[in-house]
Amino acid sequence: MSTEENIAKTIDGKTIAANIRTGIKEDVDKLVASGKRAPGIVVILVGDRQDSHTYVRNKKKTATEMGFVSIDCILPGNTSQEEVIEIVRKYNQMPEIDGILVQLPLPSHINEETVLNEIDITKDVDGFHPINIGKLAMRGRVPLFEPCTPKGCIELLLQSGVTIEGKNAVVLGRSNIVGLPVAMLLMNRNATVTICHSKTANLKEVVAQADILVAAIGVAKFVKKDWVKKGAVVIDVGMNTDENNKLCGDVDFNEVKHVASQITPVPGGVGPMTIAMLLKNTLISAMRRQGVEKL
Ligand SMILES: Nc1nc(=O)c2c([nH]1)NC[C@@H]1CN(c3ccc(C(=O)N[C@@H](CCC(=O)O)C(=O)O)cc3)C=[N+]21
Repeated sequence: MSTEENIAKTIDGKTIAANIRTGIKEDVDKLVASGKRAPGIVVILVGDRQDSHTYVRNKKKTATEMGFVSIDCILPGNTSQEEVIEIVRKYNQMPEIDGILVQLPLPSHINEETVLNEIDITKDVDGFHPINIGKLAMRGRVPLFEPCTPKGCIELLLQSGVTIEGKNAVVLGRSNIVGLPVAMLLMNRNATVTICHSKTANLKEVVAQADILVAAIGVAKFVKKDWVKKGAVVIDVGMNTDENNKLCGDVDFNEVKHVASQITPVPGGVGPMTIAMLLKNTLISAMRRQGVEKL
């Protein structure tokens, strides 16, 4: 009897993202060398959530390293919805801004939908505007931008040699920013997609069908070894803290690595890809808005 133990290949999002950033930097250098503007991005942050400030700081650092013009618009927590809308409109009008990102979540007195509706769809580098999401959800329509975290998940699959077409993909979670759009991207690439959520019956049995499993529910180490089909590819979008206050995903990595064929770690998996895809979207926007088709 064979006692050979399976250990999944770890999908190294950190390295894959670094390579993508190198390509983006080269493209920005070419753009600037051709006499065009460097890409410009503004991040609008309302309030003082510590995690949001950390993300925004990281985005600015990375964007600046890539040669982008990066503006942070940090507003106090008591900023009114009307003031935020005025600021979005101001950046809509600024020709040197190619991407507008409103950091989520917004404080509870501000209506997220109302604010996101204001972003110029040609600058919607997050891909969160209802027109862009709507196009993503329709056959034969092409959004101006695809949401960054879902796009990062697909990129990790592609770069890891995973065939998406014809596979059973199971998505845990139905959020507007991850679960829903990642399901649509997988379906557009001809996977058979099942979306699971808190009311799904026989969750374990559904998850066990997954050739590709994307976990985006926000519950630490929720997915256990006995849930996962042998040889499945597991993409963990979770950002939770464990009992030792350490960052961990929605998947119990140390268990599931014994059954999966490939698995993303947290940190070092999807997270770094999100920022790389944001910069990629902003570069695409800067090229379009300056009439550059190829570099
Ligand atoms: N409008 C908007 N767009 C967003 O894209 C957006 C947002 N709002 N709100 C918050 C979430 C969260 N998010 C992350 C980005 C990068 C990492 C990341 O790089 N994580 C690293 C390091 C994490 C660490 O060490 O703290 C990793 O996973 O390895 C994580 C989370 C973007 N978000």
